[in-house]
Amino acid sequence: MIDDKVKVVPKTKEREFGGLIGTFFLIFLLPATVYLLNFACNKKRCTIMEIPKLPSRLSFFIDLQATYIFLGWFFFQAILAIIPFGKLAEGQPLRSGQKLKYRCNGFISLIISMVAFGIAVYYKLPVTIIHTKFFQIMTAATIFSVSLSLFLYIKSLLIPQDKLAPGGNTGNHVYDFFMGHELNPRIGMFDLKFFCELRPGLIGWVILNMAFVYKAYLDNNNVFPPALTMCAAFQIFYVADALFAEEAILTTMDIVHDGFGFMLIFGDLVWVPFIYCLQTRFLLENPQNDMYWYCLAFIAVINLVGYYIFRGANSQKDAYRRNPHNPALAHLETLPTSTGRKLLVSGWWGICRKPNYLGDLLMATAWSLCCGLHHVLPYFYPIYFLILLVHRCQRDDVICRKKYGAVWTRYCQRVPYKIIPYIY
Ligand SMILES: NC(=O)C1=CN([C@@H]2O[C@H](COP(=O)(O)OP(=O)(O)OC[C@H]3O[C@@H](n4cnc5c(N)ncnc54)[C@H](OP(=O)(O)O)[C@@H]3O)[C@@H](O)[C@H]2O)C=CC1
Ligand SMILES: CC(C)=CCC[C@@H](C)[C@H]1CC=C2C3=C(CC[C@@]21C)[C@@]1(C)CC[C@H](O)C(C)(C)[C@@H]1CC3
Repeated sequence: MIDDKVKVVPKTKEREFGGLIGTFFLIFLLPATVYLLNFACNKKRCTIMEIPKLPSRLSFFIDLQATYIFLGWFFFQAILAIIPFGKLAEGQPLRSGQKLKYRCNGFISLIISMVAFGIAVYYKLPVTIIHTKFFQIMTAATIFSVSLSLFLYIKSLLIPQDKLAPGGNTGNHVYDFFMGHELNPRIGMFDLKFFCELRPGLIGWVILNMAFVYKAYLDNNNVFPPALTMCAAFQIFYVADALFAEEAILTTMDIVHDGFGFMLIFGDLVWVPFIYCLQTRFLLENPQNDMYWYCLAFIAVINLVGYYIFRGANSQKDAYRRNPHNPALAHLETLPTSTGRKLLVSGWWGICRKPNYLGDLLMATAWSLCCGLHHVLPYFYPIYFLILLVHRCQRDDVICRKKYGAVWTRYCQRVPYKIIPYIY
């Protein structure tokens, strides 16, 4: 039996992302960045040296058809997510000791979505509308994510204390709205955070890429442009891998620790699909058809090495957390902690403290290299990603130090480098 006082999530004094002022500005800065970057990168030019000209008419952004496309897409994914096929996995224990159940059918949803796109192309449906109405669909997604964030924040003020997220319970409305006040908002079994993290945005990114490749194929006299096709294929593979290993997300910081607020809602539904496709959209608008085959082969090697590290590290930790007695992992050295959990100190997790971030960063770099070396904007993703992951590494360090105390310090002494061995 767990004492009721233990269950209540205490009010925290800790502030991340620059506290109240930082989160207040981020609420405006994140959407502004999505719009500015996408307007800065179009057919005529792709530069950060000029301030992009935004259309002054509001009617340019608000489009009924684009709104229907976004809403149709969101609810199509929601229906796929609730169909009872796929494994029912258990999450990490909550403060109450309870373990939530999650339906893992993301990979099948991806295949159905990709096949549906293929059928639409086969029947000559106007799929390139996704490209034509890119900004309008992005606006519909932005309005939807702001509305969902507001709705969930108001709802979170009415729920029992034990359902709150530890990091988003300061009592300050702006900060808690950004960080997420409720840990796992659900409608019955339907978990909104788990759904949004992997489905509409991530699979949406795949469909945007497929639409760009198809548009380029049509523009290029029915030939697939190599750099764009390769970049899109790498990104689609990245998403397919995430959905194939869907259960592994249940042990990540977002699901276990972070509330579902504006940061994750906007991040999942707008930032991921509309920023992560910047490289492929750049390649559609500015084809790099003069790239030598050996450059593309070199880029493919970087992507493969990155994937090998990323998947190897994530799977090793996930397998160990699922079953510490797994005979396949018996050769790995570990450090016991007072919580009963052990920390891996050899294998991937002995090379540096975040080998998974290193692999992810290599893949991000490979995608940008597909865009050539003449433009800076397609490199936004790896630069932002480096900042995000360094910050995430610091956040996780604070969380683990609290959880594991002196043992975490010993781990840091034993594995001194954070992300890049011998450098950082
Ligand atoms: N594409 C994108 O935009 C993004 C991708 N990512 C990717 O998501 C993946 C997950 O990232 P994230 O959740 O941030 O971090 P991690 O997968 O590294 O998870 C952190 C947790 O892992 C456990 N852990 C840390 N070190 C060890 C160790 N030595 N042995 C055993 N367990 C350890 C700790 O939890 P505990 O001990 O409680 O198990 C820690 O809190 C990464 O591959 C990252 O690159 C992340 C953010 C954005
Ligand atoms: C400041 C800002 C824009 C915050 C939002 C951050 C989010 C975009 C990211 C936080 C963690 C994420 C993860 C993935 C996508 C980006 C976000 C939502 C992820 C689903 C990508 C695919 C990976 O394989 C993954 C499943 C490991 C990963 C999980 C974390």
